[in-house]
Amino acid sequence: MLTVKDLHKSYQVGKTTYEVLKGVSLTVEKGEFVAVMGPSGSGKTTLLNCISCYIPIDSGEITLGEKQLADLSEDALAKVRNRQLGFVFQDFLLLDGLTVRENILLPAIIGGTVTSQTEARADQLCDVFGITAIRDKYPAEISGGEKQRCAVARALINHPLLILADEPTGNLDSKSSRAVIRSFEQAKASLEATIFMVTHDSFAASFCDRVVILRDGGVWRTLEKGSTDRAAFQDALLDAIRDMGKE
Ligand SMILES: Nc1ncnc2c1ncn2[C@@H]1O[C@H](COP(=O)(O)OP(=O)(O)OP(=O)(O)O)[C@@H](O)[C@H]1O
Repeated sequence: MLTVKDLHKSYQVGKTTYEVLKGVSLTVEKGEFVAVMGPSGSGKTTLLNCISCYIPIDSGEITLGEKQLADLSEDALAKVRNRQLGFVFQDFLLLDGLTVRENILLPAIIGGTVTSQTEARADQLCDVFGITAIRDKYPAEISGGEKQRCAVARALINHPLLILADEPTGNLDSKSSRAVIRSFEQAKASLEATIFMVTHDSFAASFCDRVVILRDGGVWRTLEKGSTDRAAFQDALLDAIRDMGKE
């Protein structure tokens, strides 16, 4: 589904080059829920921005489905972003002047692909995420958890190959965080969604199938959940993060 191979990315600031990603490789299989963790500045958002093609890479390969992203033209990349990737941001980025249902339809409106099927999909997503009763409300009239569920529904409207989520629980209290994670789990179970999430939150990450920990520009460790229960997996994540501090 997603393969990242030997990805290098640096930023040039004045005359200095800062190497941020120094050969990151990872894969995400269809239907997997994978988290990326790591200390502040370890390159998590940079990795996400490379996968979303928002910033150019120095070298390496990113393959989404069958497509090598570096080979695509700007137009083709815009289509990949709009149709094959779904985005969930920390600040939801809902448009205030649109209702919940219209916000969910937004990627289809932008892509010019609104049909009766997309409208039915929006209604199905409202149903899956328990926001049917508020679908005609505006963002100012709903809670933080409802906003985030709306944002997850919007990310799924075009049946994307992959959902990219940057700190989706970052601004939420624990109840709303749980609701967001539940919505990802629902998206995975009911809609076979594939999710790649950057997070600092070991609680959120403990619901994932796999957690990739970045450090010093590379993959430091990958933890598989397997049959471990959620609480034990969170303990393992916290242990790993503590170990990293000792090395
Ligand atoms: N546009 C840019 N120009 C120069 N340096 C940048 C730029 N964007 C990020 N950086 C630097 O690259 C490094 C990695 O940043 P990045 O945002 O990917 O880290 P992160 O792991 O997501 O951090 P955090 O957990 O704090 O959000 C940091 O040292 C940051 O200062």
